[in-house]
Amino acid sequence: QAGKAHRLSAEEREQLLPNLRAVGWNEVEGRDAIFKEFHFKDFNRAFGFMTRVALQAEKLDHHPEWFNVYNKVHITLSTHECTGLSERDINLASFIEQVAASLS
Ligand SMILES: C[C@H](O)[C@H](O)[C@H]1CNC2=NC(N)=NC(=O)C2=N1
Repeated sequence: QAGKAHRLSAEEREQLLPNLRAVGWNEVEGRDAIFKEFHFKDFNRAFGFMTRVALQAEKLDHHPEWFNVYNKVHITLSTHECTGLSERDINLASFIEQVAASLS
């Protein structure tokens, strides 16, 4: 990705976060990050989802913090470089939404 990550400004947050909140992403308490829980029909779909997200994460060089048990995947997104939320998290979250939509 081009350039250094910067923490989203208040204006950027007002513009970008409501869209993500509307589809189930929430801000993490005590940390500048966003979180969502995904539920799939079974492990195969959950792991298929994770595989697709993993490949894109590697391509973007931006990786989720995540946790999986059977059909559940919990995802936290944040940017180490700026110790908080950046555009990279928003972009990855949008990609994740597309993949999830295609698998449910
Ligand atoms: C060295 C490497 O480019 C960095 O550590 C990348 C890798 N993946 C990353 N993932 C996330 N979520 N945040 C980062 O700041 C980040 N940085």
